[in-house]
Amino acid sequence: MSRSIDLAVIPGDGIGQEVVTQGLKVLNAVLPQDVKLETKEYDLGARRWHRTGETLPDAELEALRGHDAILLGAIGDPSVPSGVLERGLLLKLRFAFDHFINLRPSKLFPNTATPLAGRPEIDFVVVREGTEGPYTGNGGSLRTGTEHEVATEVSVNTAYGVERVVRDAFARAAARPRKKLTLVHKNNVLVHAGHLWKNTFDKVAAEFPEVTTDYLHVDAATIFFVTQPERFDVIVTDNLFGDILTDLAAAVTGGIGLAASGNINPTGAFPSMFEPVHGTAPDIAGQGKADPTATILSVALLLRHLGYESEAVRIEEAVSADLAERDGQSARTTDEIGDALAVRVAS
Ligand SMILES: NC(=O)C1=CN([C@@H]2O[C@H](COP(=O)(O)OP(=O)(O)OC[C@H]3O[C@@H](n4cnc5c(N)ncnc54)[C@H](O)[C@@H]3O)[C@@H](O)[C@H]2O)C=CC1
Ligand SMILES: CC(C)CC(=O)C(=O)O
Ligand SMILES: [Mg+2]
Repeated sequence: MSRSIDLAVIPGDGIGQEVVTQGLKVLNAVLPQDVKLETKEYDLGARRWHRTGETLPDAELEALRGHDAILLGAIGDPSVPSGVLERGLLLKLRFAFDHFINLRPSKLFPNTATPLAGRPEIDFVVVREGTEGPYTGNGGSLRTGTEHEVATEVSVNTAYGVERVVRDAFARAAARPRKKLTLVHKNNVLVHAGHLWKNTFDKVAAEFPEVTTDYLHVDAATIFFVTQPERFDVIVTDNLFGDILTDLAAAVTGGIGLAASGNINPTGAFPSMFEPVHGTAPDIAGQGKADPTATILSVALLLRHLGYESEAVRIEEAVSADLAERDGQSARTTDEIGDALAVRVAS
């Protein structure tokens, strides 16, 4: 039986284009010959906005809906007012395709620049809620631009939204060897949202007696990410806390250039979208300095999501082997890292 993958590609801005090129290179190299890969690139991001004023027109949203999955580089550029593309394109996609699971694995790879080198193996997954919290745009400002301006950004947490992400996180924890799930929130201060999360967590916990549970306030969690990261197995948290914690997780496990993510709709009703955790890195864009590994590992998550488990593992093993041999003294270019990983997964 012939197999196929119909992939939408949104390179986006800054280093997005550079890292996506390498992701596709590795994807082409790892796929068996009987898998037909079709890609369609979407011109969305800063250039499009400057040209037409559009962020994500309805026709393109509809076209994206028809693909098996989406590979995205990163969105956002200093030449565009902050928030226009992040909200009007990236978050619009996550919300429209109901990407309620934002999956962000963190693993300590060998030979990486980390304050935690030499520590026991670190291997945890953050399950970040992807469609609610303070990212929904529920806010506004009064007396804008005056010294009496008042701005709000309300965090939206629904019982439905919290329960489905918590349930997914319990299922992921139950499927892992350590079977441990930590809820991270701030329910000592954010009592309304925090109690909804904690009560939901406790209710769903009763259905998963094999999973050990734990609760941490987000400020304390940041301490343990640095001092005791091995205590974590699966973490479930809201959209904002998950965003912040996963940059920290990346920094302590080898750098932001290695951190992969998947915006997943587990029901399959919409295409899931895979992207590095990092942004468009305007400070290094166009210089061949971006590490494409995060995007390449995101391709592994994409393949696993589509049922290509052995190909996903091949990419992850290639990254591990590549990092083990990387020479910290002579930094390789974006292209060189992509080439090296393409060769490894093909052999
Ligand atoms: N998913 C997305 O599309 C995201 C977009 N952004 C957007 O990206 C733009 C820049 O955001 P920043 O806050 O500066 O975060 P950033 O993640 O783009 O950069 C933070 C730091 O990490 C470095 N870095 C990032 N990716 C790297 C890579 N692959 N290899 C080596 N170094 C890397 C950058 O050079 C910079 O020093 C903004 O417009 C922001 O809104 C930010 C985060 C996620
Ligand atoms: C740019 C934001 C909308 C997203 C972000 O920082 C993230 O998802 O990590
Ligand atoms: Mg972020």
